[in-house]
Amino acid sequence: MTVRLTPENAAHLLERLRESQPLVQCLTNAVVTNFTANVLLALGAAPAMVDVPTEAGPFAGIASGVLVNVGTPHAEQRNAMLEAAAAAHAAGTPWVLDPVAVGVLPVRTGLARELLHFRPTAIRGNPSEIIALAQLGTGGRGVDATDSPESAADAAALLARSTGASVAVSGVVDLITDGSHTIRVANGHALLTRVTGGGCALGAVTAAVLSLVDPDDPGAILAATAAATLVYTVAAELAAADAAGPGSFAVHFLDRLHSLDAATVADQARLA
Ligand SMILES: Nc1ncnc2c1ncn2[C@@H]1O[C@H](COP(=O)(O)OP(=O)(O)OP(=O)(O)O)[C@@H](O)[C@H]1O
Ligand SMILES: Cc1ncsc1CCO
Ligand SMILES: [Mg+2]
Repeated sequence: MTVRLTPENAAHLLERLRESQPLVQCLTNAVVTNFTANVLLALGAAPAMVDVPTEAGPFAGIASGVLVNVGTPHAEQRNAMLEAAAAAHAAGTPWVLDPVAVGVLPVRTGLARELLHFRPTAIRGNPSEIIALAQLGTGGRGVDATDSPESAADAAALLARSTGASVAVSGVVDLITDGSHTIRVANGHALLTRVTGGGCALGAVTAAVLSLVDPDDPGAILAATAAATLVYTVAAELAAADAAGPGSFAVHFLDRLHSLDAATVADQARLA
């Protein structure tokens, strides 16, 4: 079955996420751990930051979805990430790779290359990271994006085809591709880039939504990856309308993720 993303099916996935409360294992960076867990809880998912070796692998076998974000990759966490990715791959657990600053910094670049062997279900990053990961460029200036998603479109498609992952590139208009079909999400707000975790927490939400679809259906995986971005960015827009700046935005964002309903997602969606 191939599912094309419509606002209605993104809205339906939000409802299913609330019903099924997926258990999302996060091996993520030290900066965004708390925010990421709060974003998952606000949406109705269950976060578990299980990121030490010997626990990470077995847990990935029972989790609904796994996030591996290489933002602060200490040695022990690197081993846990490889263990979790291997176990997720073996168990058929959907997992998301966020290649934070890959291409710029050597330790995480080598780690990301190893992680790709375990076939992420989705890869989510900023344009520089996606370009670097696709080895079409040398990356940007680090953790923040320096290119637009459109400038990474070819790299994203190449990366998707070479890994089998759906690839989501963040920016003003997010681009999500499986290498043959591309979905663009125009929703979002610049305040997401003024709080830590604005991109990173989206990786965790993507893992949550991927857990709801057939892992053997590429169309459903692409649609779920884009639906995660849509739900997340609609909540961000609504939050920004009530926010005085980054601090109150973060608070309103959690509230909007919590209260967001399917009808609002369908009504506010700007897809192309
Ligand atoms: N200028 C913008 N206008 C509207 N929405 C934006 C803008 N920039 C980013 N976004 C939204 O914010 C989300 C996070 O994007 P961002 O570029 O901050 O990710 P990131 O670089 O991975 O972040 P992080 O540094 O937290 O990992 C995107 O999915 C996008 O929808
Ligand atoms: C600021 C920062 N440094 C390493 S990871 C991270 C969070 C945003 O990616
Ligand atoms: Mg990032």
